[in-house]
Amino acid sequence: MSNAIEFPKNFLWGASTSAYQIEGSPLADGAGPSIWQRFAHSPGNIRDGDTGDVACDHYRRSAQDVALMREIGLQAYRFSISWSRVMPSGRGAVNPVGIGFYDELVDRLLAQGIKPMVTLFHWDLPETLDNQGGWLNRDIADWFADYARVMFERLDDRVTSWATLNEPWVVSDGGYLNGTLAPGHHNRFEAPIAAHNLLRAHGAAVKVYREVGKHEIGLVVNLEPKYPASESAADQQAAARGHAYMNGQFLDPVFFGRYPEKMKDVYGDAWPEWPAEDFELIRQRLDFIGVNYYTRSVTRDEPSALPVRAVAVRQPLATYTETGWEVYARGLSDTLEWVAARYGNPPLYITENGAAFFDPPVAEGGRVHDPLRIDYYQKHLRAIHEVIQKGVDVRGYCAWSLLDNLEWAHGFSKRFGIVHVNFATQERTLKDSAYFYREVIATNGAVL
Ligand SMILES: OC[C@@H]1[C@@H](O)[C@H](O)[C@@H](O)c2[nH]c(CCc3ccccc3)c[n+]21
Repeated sequence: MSNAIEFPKNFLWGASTSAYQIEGSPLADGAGPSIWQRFAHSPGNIRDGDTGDVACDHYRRSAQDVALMREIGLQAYRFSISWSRVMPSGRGAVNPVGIGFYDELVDRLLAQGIKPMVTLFHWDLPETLDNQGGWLNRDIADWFADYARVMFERLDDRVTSWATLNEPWVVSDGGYLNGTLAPGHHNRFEAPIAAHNLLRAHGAAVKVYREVGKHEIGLVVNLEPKYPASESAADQQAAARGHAYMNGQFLDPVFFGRYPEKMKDVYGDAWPEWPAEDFELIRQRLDFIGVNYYTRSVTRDEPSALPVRAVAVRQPLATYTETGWEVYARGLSDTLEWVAARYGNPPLYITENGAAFFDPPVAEGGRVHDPLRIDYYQKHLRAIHEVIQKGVDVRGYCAWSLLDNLEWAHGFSKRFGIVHVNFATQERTLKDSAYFYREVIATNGAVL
């Protein structure tokens, strides 16, 4: 038997981006501000004072960028819709130019044989809704469902793969517990409420999709396996808390209609009682789970690291990315096997996977040599193939990211793209990793 790698026949090869990180023009043509517009323009929140005012200028260069996707041979493109571009006040009136941008983008993709994979919410909440409590207001489930309905009715004739939310954990942990991301709250009582309303909103949108939609809908979560740093009970418990907090907190309610028991241990007196009917809303049947994987955490007990009381331990012999994440492809296979075993082998897409390394400038002849990123992709794609061979139902893979873009609070300092962006000139240059990925797609993985 040849040991050449081959992915399943219809495996879907794509790349991902998100609206605020690439589009620019946040207030153009009637668009309303999102909380990231406000957060980025509040001094000190984003490195070097970078903002999404221009970013990759994708709002004006989408035709050029779709041509790039075609050049790389992408079969799918995962992108998010800016809620406040489409509904400037987050509710009610629809901005025809704003929704028209996404309508045209979908047509351009389909014209190139590229499957659109749409995320309705990738962190950029309309500012007006945040002013009404945002994810802390239970009414947001209805606001989000109304927005979702508008998008389904406009695009579901051409968009066949939808995700409600990108990474509710990051919104709760970064936006409400630690304050590192918009809306920048630092409140352990707010964080679980935001997480819960994100899940309720997810469920409300899926319910609408079951009324009006004809294709597939899922939820995108970031998953990070937690390995105890030692055999001690304290470290084992810390890893279990970290696992419940990041990985089980969202998938258990969606699949089982309940939170992991350990969530009470994590939040203590900040953990509310939840109305039972909320879980009936949250646990809507899904067609897939999107998994965003970057790294693992070797976890030890740290009583002062509230509320999870767990911290990652640096691995002395490992390679680390520019964002301080250990390169550990085994963690991806372990995570995928855990999801399959715990939740009944649901269809999965890897909706994000990638790394920021210090890329050299564009060399003579227009090449960007990024061997570490090629190595990262090779290792992680092999890890996916390994678990597919064991029966895990992975349907596709989207590299994060198509373009170097605004890496949230890191600004433009961290480059994840397989395509280099010169932010001064907006020139795009395929990195070596883009040429590598083109070969992976063309051979359905055989070059790995
Ligand atoms: O950091 C790289 C990407 C972001 O650019 C995407 O917008 C976001 O979906 C995303 N999620 C993760 C993993 C979760 C995480 C996010 C931020 C900070 C720490 C962990 C990595 N990424």
